[in-house]
Amino acid sequence: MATIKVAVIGVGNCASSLVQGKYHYAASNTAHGLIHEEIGGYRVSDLEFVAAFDVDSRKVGLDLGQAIFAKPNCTKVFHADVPATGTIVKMGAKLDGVAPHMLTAANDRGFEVDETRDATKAEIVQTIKDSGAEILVNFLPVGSQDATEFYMECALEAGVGVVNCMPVFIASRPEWEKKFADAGLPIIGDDVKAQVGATIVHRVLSNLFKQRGVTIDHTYQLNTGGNTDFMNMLDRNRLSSKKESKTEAVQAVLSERLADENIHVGPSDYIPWLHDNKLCFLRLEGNLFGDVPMNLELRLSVEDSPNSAAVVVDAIRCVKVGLDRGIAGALTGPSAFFCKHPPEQFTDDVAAQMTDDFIQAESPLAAE
Ligand SMILES: O=P(O)(O)OC[C@H]1O[C@@H](O)[C@H](O)[C@@H](O)[C@@H]1O
Repeated sequence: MATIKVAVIGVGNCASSLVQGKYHYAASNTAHGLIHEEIGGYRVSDLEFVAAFDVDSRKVGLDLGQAIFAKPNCTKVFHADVPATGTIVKMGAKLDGVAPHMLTAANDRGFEVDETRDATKAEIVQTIKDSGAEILVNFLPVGSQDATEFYMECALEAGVGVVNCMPVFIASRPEWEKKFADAGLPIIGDDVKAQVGATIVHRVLSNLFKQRGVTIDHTYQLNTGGNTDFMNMLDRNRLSSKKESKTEAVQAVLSERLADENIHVGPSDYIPWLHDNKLCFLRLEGNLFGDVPMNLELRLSVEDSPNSAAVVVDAIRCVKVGLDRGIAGALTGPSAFFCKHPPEQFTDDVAAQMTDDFIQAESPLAAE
């Protein structure tokens, strides 16, 4: 049976939903909740998690099947029956992945980190190589610039493809993209655009206004949640690339770019009792026929991590197809469909079509 061997950096809520998803779809006969049931001959149940890194003492040393349910993870458990995977979570490299305020959080909310332990690049590269991983998935917290660059170097050295789920710019930064192209490795990034999340809803509505001739003159997207992602983002210094990624994703589909003072997109508050439930409040103001004003308000409520995993399971399988077909560098269509800050932006309809075209190009497995 063909499998896809995956290494994950960060065993938080997003990794939890991803791992649960493998077992959920292996046990179920439906494709409910999937964007694609099969990609290049691969199903979600074909994912195999062969390596995992974290820095939290409550996870390091545990089997991945247990670590995904350890604190401070708080996402909805939709598939509790995850067996031991045989993959033990290894100590990762801390660098700037741990914001100081995450160490002093009460009620099992933040991180518990053993300051005396850290992993070297050689150890991480060796673990990835020994595991047989083909693809590395980056789930580091927002603001982990140095840690992300460090793990990208590890990926290049170990010779694995990458899905960059978070907003440090790698696939969309030409000098980094070139490193992957030169190494013969595919990459999808940057920053996951959730299945039906704040960004895609904001973009689709903005595109609707454009198609229907309504000029937008003000818009905001306020996001609140109670997971570690939102707690981490209380440190506003960690947010610059996140804000750029989310704002540009919306600006890219407007008929006219808005001045900075007329667009506000970003994380707005941490509300502990929301746990992994993300609430997004959107407002678009514009002028329709006769320059008559109108506005639209929307409230979106989603469990953040399964919303991310739906996209990540597709991105992983597209990177695998890239590896199978010898395609190197950023995968343009899938990056635009799955991510907020791809190397090149397209409307979501176009990006969806490009992704389907990429998938439907002759599959090596189908040809076997
Ligand atoms: O809802 P949006 O704007 O698509 O963003 C969602 C994703 O944004 C990513 O940056 C977060 O790490 C994910 O947890 C989240 O699912």
